[in-house]
Amino acid sequence: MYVLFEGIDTCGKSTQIELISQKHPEIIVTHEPGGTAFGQKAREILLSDSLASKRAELLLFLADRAEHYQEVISPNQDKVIISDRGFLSGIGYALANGDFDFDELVSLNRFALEGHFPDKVILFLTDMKTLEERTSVKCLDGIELRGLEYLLKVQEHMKESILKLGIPHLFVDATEDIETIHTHITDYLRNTL
Ligand SMILES: Nc1ncnc2c1ncn2[C@@H]1O[C@H](COP(=O)(O)OP(=O)(O)O)[C@@H](O)[C@H]1O
Ligand SMILES: Cc1cn([C@H]2C[C@H](O)[C@@H](COP(=O)(O)OP(=O)(O)O)O2)c(=O)[nH]c1=O
Repeated sequence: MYVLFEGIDTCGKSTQIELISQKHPEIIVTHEPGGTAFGQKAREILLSDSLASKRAELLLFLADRAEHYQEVISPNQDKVIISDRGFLSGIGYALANGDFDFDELVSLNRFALEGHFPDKVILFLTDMKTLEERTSVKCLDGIELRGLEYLLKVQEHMKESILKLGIPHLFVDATEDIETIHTHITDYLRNTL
């Protein structure tokens, strides 16, 4: 069972994953980019926002995804796997970056994932006020430095994309308190955890 936690920076994904993994140590927790040895090298390049070509950036995220699928997701399909980010970030950030076609992005991601999209997606949705508060106290990486309007555009693309794809999902109001969100997520994953 492959469960994907998605949402833009500071929406609270890592906080909720940590709460679940404390209560369920048997769960495999992983992340993109960087969940493999190759991925750690790719992550360094990607977070520095140093590639001139958005296509090169997209392909490096996809290479990280393919390696992560083969090395982490595929061998553990019989267990519960929670990934902090994955293909929905792949599509949402690429659409916000400009000249990419949704169907083409879906095909590229299907290729990287060997046809296996996650079984469930939990998408955190935040707002400008919360985003301002949480990013103001954080050291921002190259992608986060693209600005808050950019991040909210990514969020909109992620929301539209998951609705179009029809993968089972839960929308989480990221502005609620940590315990309330935890309850919504554990209710949704009741038969999974
Ligand atoms: N529901 C919440 N209410 C208030 N603060 C939160 C909430 N969830 C997370 N935070 C705080 O917001 C910041 C970003 O959270 P984090 O879980 O790291 O987000 P992400 O992994 O999505 O980037 C952290 O300082 C965290 O403590
Ligand atoms: C997986 C993925 C992430 N991203 C971006 C989203 C984030 O800004 C960054 C990864 O950051 P993340 O690991 O969430 O960083 P942090 O630990 O600071 O929360 O890469 C893409 O642009 N495309 C992708 O396919």
